[in-house]
Amino acid sequence: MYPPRILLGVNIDHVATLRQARGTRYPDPVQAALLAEEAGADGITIHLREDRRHIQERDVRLLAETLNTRMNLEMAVTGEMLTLAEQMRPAHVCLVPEKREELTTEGGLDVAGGLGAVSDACRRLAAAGCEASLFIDPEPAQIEAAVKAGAPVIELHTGAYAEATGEAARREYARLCRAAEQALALGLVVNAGHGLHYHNVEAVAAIPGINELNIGHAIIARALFVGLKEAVAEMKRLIVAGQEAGLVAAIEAHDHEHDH
Ligand SMILES: CC(=O)[C@@H](O)[C@H](O)COP(=O)(O)O
Ligand SMILES: NCC(=O)COP(=O)(O)O
Repeated sequence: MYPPRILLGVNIDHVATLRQARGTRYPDPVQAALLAEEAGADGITIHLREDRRHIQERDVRLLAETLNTRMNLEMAVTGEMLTLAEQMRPAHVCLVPEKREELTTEGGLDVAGGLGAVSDACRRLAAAGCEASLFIDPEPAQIEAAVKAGAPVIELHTGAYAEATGEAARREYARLCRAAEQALALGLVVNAGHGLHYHNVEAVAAIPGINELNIGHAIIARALFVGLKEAVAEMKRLIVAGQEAGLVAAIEAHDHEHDH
């Protein structure tokens, strides 16, 4: 029985970064989202930051009314954002840490250190009909805390893996594999994202049990040269190839185990 195809969530934040650079109406993230869906995106991810550096509330409202797939709204664990999610009711909400001075998301959400607030947020999101996901580092304690918080989904922060090279990359990859295995055993749905690109995504797609990959910056950057639809299609092809390689490796390991 083949596992379900890994889903691709396309993060369009940086289409909005280009728009905000001049305060124009173009490029419109809504247009980008619809093109990404035409190219096969299974969902659209947007990060409404407190400082509104890229995605605006207008984008969230219009996307909520126009997407054909589904919205994954990333946001900080604040009253402002939870109230907005309760009003907009996106299918998925991913709770992420946020610091104004950060260039991009740095670490994962400290669920273990903020269990009360995160649990309350998960309760509010569930009551609003939003599936809550927690963006966490691949750490056993954070995974256990995610279960305690009542989140059905986690998104493993792949940033450390994406930034590492050589032996350090191999260590970070092993952390991701162990974290996915632990989370799946605890009944969590396991997504992954941050810093994934055309040269590091296949290995992550090969990790058994990954449900969805959320990828943005690399796709939008590639789109500058090949167009957004082709950039999305290329990423989907790599994810399929990676998942298939992972399946072959698992079958070979199973056969080897039973031959000896
Ligand atoms: C949580 C995460 O890793 C990204 O989805 C997030 O959107 C990064 O923030 P920027 O898009 O502002 O870089
Ligand atoms: N949660 C990860 C995401 O949505 C996209 O992150 P990136 O690919 O822009 O680094």
